Amino acid sequence: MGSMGFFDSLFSSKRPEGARDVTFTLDQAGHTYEDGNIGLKPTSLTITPESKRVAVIGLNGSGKTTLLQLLDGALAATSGSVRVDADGVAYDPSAKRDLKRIESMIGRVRREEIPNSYYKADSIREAIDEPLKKHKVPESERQAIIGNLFAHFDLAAVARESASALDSEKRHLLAIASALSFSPAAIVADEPTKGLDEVASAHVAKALFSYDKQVVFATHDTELITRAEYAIDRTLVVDDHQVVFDGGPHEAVAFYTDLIRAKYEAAKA
Ligand SMILES: Nc1ncnc2c1ncn2[C@@H]1O[C@H](COP(=O)(O)OP(=O)(O)OP(=O)(O)O)[C@@H](O)[C@H]1O
Repeated sequence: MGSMGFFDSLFSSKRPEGARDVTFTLDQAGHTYEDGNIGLKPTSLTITPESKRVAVIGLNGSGKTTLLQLLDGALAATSGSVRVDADGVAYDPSAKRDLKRIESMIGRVRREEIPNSYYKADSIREAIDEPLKKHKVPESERQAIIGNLFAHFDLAAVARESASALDSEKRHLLAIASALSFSPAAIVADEPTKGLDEVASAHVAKALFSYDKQVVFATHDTELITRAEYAIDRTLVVDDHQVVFDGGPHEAVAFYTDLIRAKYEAAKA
């Protein structure tokens, strides 16, 4: 049992209902934005906990973010339906009460990295502590949670710094630690290594994937997803607002490379 077991045991008194993992199901689920832009065409797929790490790749504007936000409940499906199953219960994000549960079960790592409120806190330790306090997590648990997250994500040395003093790598690490602070069953991360150089990107990926948690993430880094140490189980290729490939990371990258080549040739012709 890795660090997840420990964190979950910290929460066990507080949240006996805490799910360990989730299954996402899209049934012809799609999203069209209010201005008529298509984010994702009707899509059917299931992501079970057996696929512990699922990557989503695709060109800019192909629909990756839209897909992730349908999975984590941030966006409502405008067609079809989304379901999140946890501990034998099916949650429907279009029902307000279920959405609240989904929000507590799925940690979100966003493009904008850390929440704005983090910049207002005196230190990043306080920034993470504040929401836990609000949820009445006892002090000793809060200390253990933050201490362990900061140790795992290499943030202990900067715990008393303000968010604005962090470099980009540390900000990305903090964003992931933040998403994990309530011990979610799964993490949905939108480009968790976005904008980082190779070294920083490897640090962040290593920290994220050595943490024993189900992760669905979007990336433009095709090298990252094929690296054996990260053990990516499944990769979805999104193009033109639909999932056009679903399989292993190596096959997905080969498919994606051909797709890009074909587009490039078509643009040249
Ligand atoms: N808030 C929005 N309002 C209108 N259209 C949007 C909005 N967000 C995204 N879109 C459109 O939906 C489509 C899919 O966008 P999405 O952000 O899901 O793609 P992406 O694959 O994540 O792209 P990128 O890699 O550039 O972030 C694009 O055509 C985009 O312009």
